[in-house]
Amino acid sequence: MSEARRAISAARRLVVKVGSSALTTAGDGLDTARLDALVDAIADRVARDTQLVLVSSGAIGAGLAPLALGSRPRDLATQQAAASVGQLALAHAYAESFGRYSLTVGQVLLTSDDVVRRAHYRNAERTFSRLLALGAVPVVNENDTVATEEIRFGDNDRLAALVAHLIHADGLVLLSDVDALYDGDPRGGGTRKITEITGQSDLDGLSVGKSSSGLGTGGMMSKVAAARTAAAAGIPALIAAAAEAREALGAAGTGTAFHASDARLSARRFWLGYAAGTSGRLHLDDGAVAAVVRRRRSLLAAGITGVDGDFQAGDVVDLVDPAQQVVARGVVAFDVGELPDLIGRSTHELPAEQRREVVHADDLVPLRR
Ligand SMILES: Nc1ncnc2c1ncn2[C@@H]1O[C@H](COP(=O)(O)OP(=O)(O)O)[C@@H](O)[C@H]1O
Ligand SMILES: N[C@@H](CCC(=O)OP(=O)(O)O)C(=O)O
Repeated sequence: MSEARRAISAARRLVVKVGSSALTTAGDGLDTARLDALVDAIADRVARDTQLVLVSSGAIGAGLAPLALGSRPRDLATQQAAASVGQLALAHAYAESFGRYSLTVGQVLLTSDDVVRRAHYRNAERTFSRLLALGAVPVVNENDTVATEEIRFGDNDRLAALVAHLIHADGLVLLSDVDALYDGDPRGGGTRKITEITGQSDLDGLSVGKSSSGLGTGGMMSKVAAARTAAAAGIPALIAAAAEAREALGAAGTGTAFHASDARLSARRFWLGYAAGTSGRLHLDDGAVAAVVRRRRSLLAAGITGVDGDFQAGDVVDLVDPAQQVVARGVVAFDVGELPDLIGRSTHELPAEQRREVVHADDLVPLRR
């Protein structure tokens, strides 16, 4: 058994995320039999002395049937109405289900600011610590009814990874309708199951796609991103089927395990690379990509081929390679309006007051390692 699986099966603090597709069906709404089976596995794990936070999607899915909505609505206002109705049903179902084990649940609805803004972090951390110390099971979802298109997470995989970092979890388990990561969308058939991801090279060449259920949002893509986010924070992750929750939360012998990175990022660098919102993009040539990603150098104006977005000095931006892949994130030292005159030029050609790195190495986190 791999180190990652051992760590998850022995974790004292665990975040478990369950997706909409594992709890709801479009026509019938919330499937309480499946919810109960999940709670059975979680209660078992809690009884084995694990402090566990459950991040549960499904509010929108659970709100469809009571509002006589046939399928997941596309517009935000109807999604919010469905979430408002569905979240109540979801919380009620969890309270009842955990009640069978005399476990108390606490509902925590978060906006992205609560986990993305560093100043708000402490607040959320305190709430979780207190709930866990009191023996309750926090049940988390995004506060969908107030989240606008601009600020919403949209997918709970990322939220779960950030919560795992926030509560200093020892493991993250992402439960879905699919039993593992495959080298292509398994609906197509002929795909191979991947059981261990030890680093970026194991992900190269895989075709990881969007959701298929019509209820989930992020698909496998957002699960892989979340597992990598956790790994960067030193937290191993497991992607498995909700139907196999007992095995995933027991010996962790199922699904796809993502190994934690050896070089655990500091809280500031983790925030910079994985939590902060970005305001624009800097396009890099191949030489600049090699310098910042492999050699960990600062980004100079000479290696930038273009900029977009609306940012000011001090904002966080994405650094993208010629294939449009985000390869790093960093704090930019210039306003967007200043850069067009500087890019592509060597530092010594620049006016004295602008002779500095565009993104300093200390403020830059490579994302593909
Ligand atoms: N490479 C892949 N491996 C596994 N699943 C994939 C892959 N590419 C796309 N998918 C799809 O992603 C879906 C899971 O995502 P999603 O429906 O958003 O789940 P959830 O609601 O649990 O978040 C799977 O049902 C599967 O069809
Ligand atoms: N907050 C939304 C969930 C959004 C979401 O991430 O869904 P999923 O891809 O099923 O995990 C809800 O409760 O419906």
